[in-house]
This record gives sequence, structure tokens and C-alpha cells, in this order.
Amino acid sequence: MAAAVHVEVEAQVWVEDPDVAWIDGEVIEVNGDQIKVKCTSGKTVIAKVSNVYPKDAEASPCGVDDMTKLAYLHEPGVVQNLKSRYDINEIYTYTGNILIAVNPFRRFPHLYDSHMMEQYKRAAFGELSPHPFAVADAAYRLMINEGVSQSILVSGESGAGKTESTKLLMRYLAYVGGRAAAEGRTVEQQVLESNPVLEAFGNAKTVRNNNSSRFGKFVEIQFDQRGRISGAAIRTYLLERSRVCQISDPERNYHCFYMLCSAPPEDIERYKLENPRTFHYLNQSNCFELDEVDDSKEYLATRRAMDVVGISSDEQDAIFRVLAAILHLGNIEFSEGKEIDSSIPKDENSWFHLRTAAELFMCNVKVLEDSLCKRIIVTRDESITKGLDPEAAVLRRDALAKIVYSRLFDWIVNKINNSIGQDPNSKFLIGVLDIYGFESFKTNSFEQFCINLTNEKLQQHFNQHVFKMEQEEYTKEEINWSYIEFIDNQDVLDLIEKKRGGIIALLDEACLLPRSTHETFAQKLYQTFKNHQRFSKPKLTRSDFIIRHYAGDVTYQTELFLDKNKDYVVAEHQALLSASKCPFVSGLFPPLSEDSSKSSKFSSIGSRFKQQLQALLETLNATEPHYIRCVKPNNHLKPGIFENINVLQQLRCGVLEAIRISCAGYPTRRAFDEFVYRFGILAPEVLDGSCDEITATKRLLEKVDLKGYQVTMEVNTSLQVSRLTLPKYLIIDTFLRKAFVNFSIITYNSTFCKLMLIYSSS
Ligand SMILES: Nc1ncnc2c1ncn2[C@@H]1O[C@H](COP(=O)(O)OP(=O)(O)OP(=O)(O)O)[C@@H](O)[C@H]1O
Repeated sequence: MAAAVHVEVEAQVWVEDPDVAWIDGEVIEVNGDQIKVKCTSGKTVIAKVSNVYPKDAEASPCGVDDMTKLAYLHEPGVVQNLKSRYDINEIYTYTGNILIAVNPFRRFPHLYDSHMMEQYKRAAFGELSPHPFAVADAAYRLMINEGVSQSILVSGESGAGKTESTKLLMRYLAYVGGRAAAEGRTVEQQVLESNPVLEAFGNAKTVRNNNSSRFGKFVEIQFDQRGRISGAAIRTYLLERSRVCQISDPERNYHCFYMLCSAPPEDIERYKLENPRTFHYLNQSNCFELDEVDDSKEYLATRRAMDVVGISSDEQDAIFRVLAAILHLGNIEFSEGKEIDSSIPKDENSWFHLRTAAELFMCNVKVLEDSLCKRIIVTRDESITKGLDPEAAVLRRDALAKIVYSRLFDWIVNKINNSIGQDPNSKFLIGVLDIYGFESFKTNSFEQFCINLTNEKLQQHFNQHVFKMEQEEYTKEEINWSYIEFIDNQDVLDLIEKKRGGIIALLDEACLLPRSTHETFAQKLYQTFKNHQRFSKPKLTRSDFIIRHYAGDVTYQTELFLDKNKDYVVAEHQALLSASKCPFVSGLFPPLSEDSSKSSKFSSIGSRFKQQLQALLETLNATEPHYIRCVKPNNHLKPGIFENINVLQQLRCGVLEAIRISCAGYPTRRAFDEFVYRFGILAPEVLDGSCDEITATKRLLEKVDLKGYQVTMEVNTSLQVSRLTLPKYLIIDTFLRKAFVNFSIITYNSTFCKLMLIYSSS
């Protein structure tokens, strides 16, 4: 979508480059629609005029703190601005009221100390450098002044800095909304300390982030009439369960397991632990330690944080005992039993781990063994016990580990919520959403499918919000906005989540049919959506499918879709653990009601997630949203490296779209007298006083052949001010500048370009 530019020799332009995405240079030759550009890197390239963008030759080398101040709001301009700022450690930049945060991968403590918080507390938005504190402050002030609930949506890919930003927001809100001299565990302390607890149990090292949150999170902070924090609630989404029993090098399992293996000797002895290298669930990867992290200290810190959030010491002991049991469970191996298709614990070592797991779960060892090696088939008349082969027994063992861990995580979240408490009288809240960004990998499975559904929904929310805001403004000013294209992704959402016949519905259907496989599921998708413009079947595959998301095409592999969508507790595991002598463990598996034990064991993760998202969106819709887009400048997780292509890919997943939306309207408004005063020089005859300012303005615009403006009357308090409104996508500054300086590029109708009347003559 390059700009349609008229280019002359000596023009400064950006041309595409395979290594750095965009490279700047000077036009040295023009041949019809082809130009030769001498790049600043030294090389000379031939490019099509339609593939180049104008470069602002007067741009500050330090960049600008708000993208809307850029002369050209196009891809290369945006990337260059972020890079220039990153190079001087300015990691935050506004795009209007969206904050873009580029991960520095190095600590800047002075940016976040209490002195800084005090500064932002007193400043108007935009007065100080861009900062998450400014966003949190704006939300807080709006909430107090307008009495409207707020939300801050933090997005970005894994490792981009969402959780760090979220923690900063929460710290700031605790600072402005906290009770300074309160004693004991205050609500805000509990809210803040919930972070290390959730990170211990829900975060892990991945290739993309050493401290990756493997769940989504929405924290609702409630306030009383006086703006003091009075309660909070944490909602979590889709914890990655498979990590508990399957990790690949050089990733790690959840942090809590390594902390536990570094616990003080008495705990190690109590839980019969050993070196993490001896546990199958941890030693599938060679990574056991993290740089600059001491797991033994983290263990104690996590326990302290658990104290603060109200998890008693008995409960903590039970939690770590269950974790130890999971590790022992993972070390039970199976060999073939005497009968066909049967299995038994493989050797004395496996028996030891089986006994230890049973001891730690406080359940019957024989029942545990049977629940792994056998299954009970219930028919109308009788129950038949059948053996499982060693492979099936391993799957059973892992299923048990996963369900226990996921119930444990939910218990912790619930406990934190109960102990912080909700304020039933709270008038308003600020919600902070830290949720996985759009994902597109080589292999994309059910997790990516759910993550990308989340992002589609949030994108729709964003579009609707921005358009709604602009449209309200236009209606107020009686501007005709009907031609502004409303970018709606409802069609993708229908494709995925339509009640009847959407992908999730078809997946649930497949999960219920006994003979379904991922291939029959894929065939059904191909049949149903063969003419859907957002769906396609890749050539040469029998079970993959492509969805055309707002942020790009993603190819999904259906192989594990059915399995991953099924959420049920194996009946034998339910019976085993609900009979545990440990009330904590049996509490994780409350007895099933008659009805639910009789009804289908299958419950759909996809459908439940869809409902959770619906509830989240309803909450968000009742708030005034603010946005923070986190960007990861490199995949080495190292400071000082800004990879243009990498950054651009992330910007294309939403950020540029965000800019585009806010540029699609009429953002620039000039009073007629001001306009005539400023640009009258283009047509001095209009300054002779023979016509009014509106007519003079129209003549002036005719003179420079500028179309697409509207004349409006703004009702401003009691004063009526005549205003001229121009669509943002006309770059008239270059036009006007041409009259003042020898500027050689004229650009029309570029979506990413912006009207810069204000700066054009300065
Ligand atoms: N503002 C910051 N200052 C210093 N370091 C940061 C900042 N933001 C992020 N980081 C570094 O980047 C790492 C990754 O950030 P973070 O965990 O917040 O990413 P994320 O977007 O939440 O990723 P995921 O989706 O995997 O959870 C942090 O552990 C920290 O080392």
C-alpha cells in the first residue's frame, strides 16, 4: 500500500529493502514509473514509483514522542521514529492516545520510581514523556472526574513486555488509589503480590521469553467513591496445560517446580524431592536454571507473597505437596503386563514414585495404580475393567498430571480473589488486560486458534471504539462521515464462533461423534466454508486450514484440535482424588452431582473460552478503553538491538491498523481565519478582503486543487466557531510546502499519510 507519489530528482524517499524493510535515499533518476535511488547505505536501487514513500527530510534524528506529529504517518516513518527513539533509550511513544512500548531488555529503574509516579500524578496527559504511568493516570482521572469505569488493554507478542507494563500500571494505580498509612495487608498490597504468585504457577521460560505468562489475565481493580482501591478480581484465561508434562529444549516447565526443587532441605526431605534433572517432567529439556534467577530465593519469595494474598501456611504446604506429587507421577514408567493390552509399573524405581505420589496425594496406592493402568467401561448393565497398554497408561498418567495442575492453578486464582475480596458497593473499576497477542508460527494448533480468536475480538472492540468515538464527534459537528469505511471483522468472528456452523461449533460436534478424526473434522470445514472469503484449504494438505485474520493469514494444523478441545476428568481420577484423605486435594475434585456424572463427560474448552471472551468483552464495553501496544525489538532478548523487519511484522499485526483507523477520519480542524492567515500566501488575491473567510478558504483550496474537505460549524461551549475540516488522508502539507520550499514530492490519498497543516509552514 505504498503512496501514489509524484517524484522528482533529488526527492528524499523510502524504498523497500530485504534486510532492513525500508531504506532511505535520494532519487537520482526518474524514468516514467521507475526511479533510481541512491540509498544512504551506499547502494543504488531501482524501484517503482508506486513502491516508494516520501521521506521527511526535516525529521528530527531523535524522533517525535507522538506519531501524530510525524509529517508522514506511513510504515517507514513509523518504524524509523521508533528506532530513533529506541537508540536514545526512549522506549515509549504515543500514537494519539495509544502508547507504544518497545521492550528495552534492560532495567531503567529511574523511569519507574516513586518520584516518577509523583510527577505523572500531577501532569496532564501528553505534558510529560510517554509512559505507562501517564496512561494509568489518564484512566484514573477519567474515572474520578467522569465517574466512568476504565480499562487498559495491553497487547503484543510473547516477550514484548505486556506483563512488565501491566505490573507498572498496577503499581501506579496502587500508588494513587492506595491507603497511605494503612496497616497490615492492604487490598493494593494483595493485588500487587498476586503477581509473583501467579507468575510462579503460570509462567515459564519459553524460547520467546524467559518469563512467559502461559495464561491470559484481566485484573479488575475496584474503587470507592473517593477513588480508593476497595476490592479486586482476577480473571484468568486458558492456562497452557500441556507444559506440565511436555517441554522441549531449551524451554522449562512452570517456575514453581524448579523453585520447589530448590526449597530448604526440610521441604526437600518432606516431599522426597531430588535434583530437577531426575524428574521426567523437567528433564525433557536441558534448561534447569535461569540467568540471574535463584530458585531457592524465589521459593521463599513466593511463599511470602502467598502469605500476603491470604494463602495459609497449611494451604501452601498442600500446594507444594501436590506439585511434588505431580513430579513423582511423571517418573512412573510402564511396561507390558501379563495380559494383552495391559501394563504395570515398569520397575522398582517406578513403584517408588507411584508410592510416593500416592503418599503425597494422600490417596490409595492401589487405586492410583489402577487409575493409570486400567479403565472401567460402564455399560447399561455392568462395569467392565479393561487393561491399558503402556502407551495408553502414559497418556493417562499425563492426563492426571495436567488436570491436577490446572485445578491447582484455578484454586490459587480463586483463593486470591476470595482473600482480596470484591467491593459490592464499588462504583467503578479499572480493568487491566494482559493477554497473548496474535500468533502465527510454523505450526499453529488449537492454542493459536483460541489466541487469535481473542485478538480478533479485541480488534473488533478497538475498531468499534475508535469509529464510535470519531463518529460521535462528527455527528456533533454535523460532518458527513458516511463514506468512511468501517473496518469490521465480524465475518471472521462468525466463521469461528457462530453458534450454528461456526468452526468451534463444528469442532464440538466432531468431539461428540465417536468416529470423528481430525481429518473428518477438516473435511467438514472444507465443505462448509468452501466459499467463505476468510477461509481456505492449503494445497497439498488433507487436514490443515487457513484463516484470513485481520493481522494476516494463519495456517492451522488440525491434528490435535479434537483432543485439545476436550475437557473432562477421567472418572477413575475423579474417584481417586475426591477420596483423598487430604482435604485440600479432595477439595480440588469435589464430587460430581448425579446429573453431571450421568451427562456427557465431554465439555468443550473452545466453547467455554468463547463464553469467557464474551463476558470479557461485555465488561470492556462498559468501560472507556486505553491501549498499550508492546513491541519486541529482537528475538535475542537482548538490549540495544532493533530489528526493523521484526518490529514491522508486529506493527502490521494491529498497530499500523490502529494508526490507519485513527487516520481514516477528519482529524484536523482549522478555524477559517487561522487557515486564511496561514496559507493565504498561496493565493494572495484572496487576502484582499473582498470576500469572507469561508469563501477565501474555498478559493484558496481551489487554487491548490485540494478536494475532499468539509465545512462545519463547531458548537464550542456557547461560542459558535466556523471550522474547516479536512480529511486526514490528503497530505496537503507537501502541497503547501512546495509553495514555500523546493519540496519535490506530492502525495495524494495515501492511507498512512496525514494532514499536517499545523507544521507545514514552520
Ligand atoms: N519496561 C521494561 N523494562 C525492562 N525490561 C523489560 C521491560 N519490559 C519487558 N522487559 C523484559 O522483557 C521480558 C519479557 O517481558 P514480559 O514478560 O512482560 O513479556 P510478555 O509480553 O508478558 O510476554 P508473554 O506473552 O510471553 O508473557 C521481561 O522479563 C523483562 O526482562
